Amino acid sequence: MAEVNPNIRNFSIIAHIDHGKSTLSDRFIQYCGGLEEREMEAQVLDSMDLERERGITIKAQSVSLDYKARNGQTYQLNFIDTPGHVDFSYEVSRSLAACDGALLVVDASQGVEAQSVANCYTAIELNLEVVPVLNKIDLPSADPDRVCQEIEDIIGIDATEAVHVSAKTGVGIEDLLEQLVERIPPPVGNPDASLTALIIDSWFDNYLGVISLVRVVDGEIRKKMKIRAMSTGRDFQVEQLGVFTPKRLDKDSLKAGEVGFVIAGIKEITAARVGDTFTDAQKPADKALAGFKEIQPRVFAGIFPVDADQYENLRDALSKLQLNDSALFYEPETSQALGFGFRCGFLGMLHMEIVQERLEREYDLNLITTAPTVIYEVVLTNGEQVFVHNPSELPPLNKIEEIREPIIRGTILVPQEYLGNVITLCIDKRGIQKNMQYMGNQVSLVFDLPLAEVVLDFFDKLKSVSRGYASFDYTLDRFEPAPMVRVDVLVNGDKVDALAIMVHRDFAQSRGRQLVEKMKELIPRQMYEVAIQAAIGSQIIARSTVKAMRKDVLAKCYGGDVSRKRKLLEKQKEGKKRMKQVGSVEIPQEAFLAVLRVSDK
Ligand SMILES: Nc1nc2c(ncn2[C@@H]2O[C@H](COP(=O)(O)OP(=O)(O)OP(=O)(O)O)[C@@H](O)[C@H]2O)c(=O)[nH]1
Repeated sequence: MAEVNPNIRNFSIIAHIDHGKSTLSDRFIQYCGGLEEREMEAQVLDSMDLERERGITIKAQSVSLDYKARNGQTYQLNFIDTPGHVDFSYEVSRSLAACDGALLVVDASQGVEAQSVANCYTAIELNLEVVPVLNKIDLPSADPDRVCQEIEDIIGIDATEAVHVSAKTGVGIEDLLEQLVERIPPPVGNPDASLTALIIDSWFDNYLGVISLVRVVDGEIRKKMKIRAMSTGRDFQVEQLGVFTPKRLDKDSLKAGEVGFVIAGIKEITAARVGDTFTDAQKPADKALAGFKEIQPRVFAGIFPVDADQYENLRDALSKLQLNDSALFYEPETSQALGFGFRCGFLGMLHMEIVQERLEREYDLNLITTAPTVIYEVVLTNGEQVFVHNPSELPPLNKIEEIREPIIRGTILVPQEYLGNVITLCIDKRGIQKNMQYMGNQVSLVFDLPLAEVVLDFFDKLKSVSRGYASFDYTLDRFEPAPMVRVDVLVNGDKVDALAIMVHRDFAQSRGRQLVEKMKELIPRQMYEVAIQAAIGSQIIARSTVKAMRKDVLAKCYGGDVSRKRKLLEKQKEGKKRMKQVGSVEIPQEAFLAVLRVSDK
């Protein structure tokens, strides 16, 4: 049996957000000569504008580099980038499944954080060789000995040989590359067998159609070859293939063990699903490769076009986004207040914000997003069970036997001095403590918390009560009965379905009151008085009033100051863009999301 090229190394970098993964990958690219100095734009792997703006990595991408090692041999390093935010951990495991090893990058001044722990366990479960690396060694606050001890105590892997690097200055990079080549094993596979190639990622290009990033496990994929997507049985002809260096470099074939892109004239975006296997259509493999775990969205919200004419464009944009974002779910939704739109499912709030921004920016859509909700399991009086991910679809109260809400198990790592604050926060959010363990100065806390309380603002609150030091990771655990009620919002007496929210009974009164108060601030004055009410069933629990507009807004400018007048008009125009006429009242986007600002008790 022929062997896979023993000089290939497929690896990922796992790190907590901001520990320097992108900077380190830039340094690798620069060191291995993938780009000329002048081409070295900051953080080349974060390819989307949005990512660069927010400074986070969303899409997994790959780059192939040639590294000439000290032993004189040249190695092909295939580096698969992974995102760092807790919302996107599924993409991390997807990228890891295509690797043989991973660098665990830990900030030598911050130390180990929850996300690194979670991702590291994923890597260990997948049998990857995990190589710890201490980054930011140039910082005066770096404390490598303490952090090495933390890696051993908290994660439980040997860190005595961890290389000390500074991705910023370049110190230690060569030692790290040497260790990588030494410790991470070459891929296994059979170059003589029929082709099997795992689709790690797929995205849509307006000119080329679907582009897939694959790892060839067995056999070889060649130009002009007829390939088959095993889950659908559909055949395509390979038009172009190659690697990113990170510049695109076309090749005639990709062999067992290699990672690269494939373009095969695939037009329908569902035909090359992430996790599927490509095989040789003439000589198909018997079995598809193990794909990836299906990921379930956790947060749902309605997305509606402000302008009804944009409905078809929105559908098209969602279907394109979904291709390289398999966690995005959508189905048509009709709202009395907002018309035709889609109910979309996301991994978390950050994911939701990113999808909305991408839709608006890349597809030029003007959208209204409704308040996010989690999914509830509802047991009906006739014994039937239904899942409800839209408050307005909650069955009538007299038909409900029990509502069950999703509960997560969260792990929080926090320095001792903030422990009290963090426990108080968790209890406020209806959390139940399950475990607490001291590890040096850090404490590892395990809490069960309702997902509904976590998705809204838990992450931000946690950061603020711990001055940024606490880190958090969670998994969905179970559904549990809870006294949830639906709070409806009435505007001038009309129930606005898109404003309804689900709340725990104990908090319904106070949240209802805060909600109508907040809306009063957010809904601009109209020509007449607008009454805003919150109700549970037919019982009104809170009320506020937006006073009628008395004068023309410009009146107070006394006609004199032209630039001020223009500014005011522009501000109005700006505000107008994201308004929706509901009945006789114009409601701005912010009012639909008012619930996000009133989630305190
Ligand atoms: N002093 C110092 N700063 C560094 C070093 N490496 C990275 N940084 C800085 O740390 C910050 C975060 O680095 P990134 O490379 O964007 O971190 P990341 O882990 O890729 O973050 P995400 O892409 O959001 O997951 C940036 O401001 C970097 O300039 C280092 O070795 N020393």
